[in-house]
Amino acid sequence: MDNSYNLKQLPTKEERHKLFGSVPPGPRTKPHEKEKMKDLQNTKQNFLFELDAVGISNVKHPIKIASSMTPETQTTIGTFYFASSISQDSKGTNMSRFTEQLHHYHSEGFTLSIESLKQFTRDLKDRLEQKDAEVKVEFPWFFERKAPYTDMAGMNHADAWIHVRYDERDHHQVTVGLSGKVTTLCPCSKEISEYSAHNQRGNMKMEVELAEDFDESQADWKVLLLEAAESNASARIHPVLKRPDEKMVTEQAYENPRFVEDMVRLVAADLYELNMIEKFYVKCVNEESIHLHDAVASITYDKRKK
Ligand SMILES: Nc1nc2c(ncn2[C@@H]2O[C@H](COP(=O)(O)OP(=O)(O)OP(=O)(O)O)[C@@H](O)[C@H]2O)c(=O)[nH]1
Repeated sequence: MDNSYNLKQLPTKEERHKLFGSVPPGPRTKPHEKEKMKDLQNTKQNFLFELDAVGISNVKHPIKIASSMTPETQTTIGTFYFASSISQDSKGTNMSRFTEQLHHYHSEGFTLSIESLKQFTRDLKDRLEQKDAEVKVEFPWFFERKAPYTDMAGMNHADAWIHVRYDERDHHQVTVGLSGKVTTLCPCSKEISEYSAHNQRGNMKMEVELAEDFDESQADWKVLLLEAAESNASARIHPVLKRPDEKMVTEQAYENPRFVEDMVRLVAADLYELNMIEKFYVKCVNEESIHLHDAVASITYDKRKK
């Protein structure tokens, strides 16, 4: 038996939904006015444990950022994490308030910065009626890069993040980070080979805790971290290279060979010299071109403890 419809005589959309299993609404017995709804998350009772953090993550939102490299203002995509601690006698947090506040800031024209996130966490703590609040936002940051000989420009990017924690003592802890790519050329390969040396794309990750008095109007932390990684690498990475440029970066890499260990130690030395950094973590992952595996090294250093 042929049950197929003639395509010119499709059933209506409502009939089609019924055909695929939609059923009429069932009886509604629970209130739909907010005041009459049970507020489970605000139940007060002994719930056994206080929680360090409860909130929402992976919230994507357009953001405006400022940069001391071109382009100086840019709209990019932020991926947010919001949270606060909650007490033992509180069942849950009010999760809608995180995105409610983000939308409010966005409609007021908010530019993402350490200062604006400090304000954001203070307001969030009050809005949540909790004793602390934290926000972490990760975003791609774009910067123009010129070729070393021809000066031809193109756009590079690195992943940046800011994490601000506001505590009950009215204190902000600010951590910022950057992940970017560099060229590294193997010193061992250069040493033992009659000619050439293998090289790789190195992934640098730097996360630093900033001093409380750090003034972002005096220094762009993104540029400082990028410079720490790139100025210590065998060569920088470029979006556009003509032949004279390619010759320059190839020779520069050969003149500046780096092991993965060299990379983290050299970047650590630069971060050590920057006074506004109190603690740092540096990691390098080299995507080996002569292996399927990666080479990896890392260091954590807290200046306050040394
Ligand atoms: N606390 C908690 N809420 C959740 C969870 N899963 C989903 N929700 C959210 O609960 C939200 C309701 O948000 P609330 O902020 O508590 O809503 P409300 O009480 O009407 O909001 P206020 O007017 O701010 O008090 C929905 O948006 C859901 O996303 C969870 O595991 N825990």
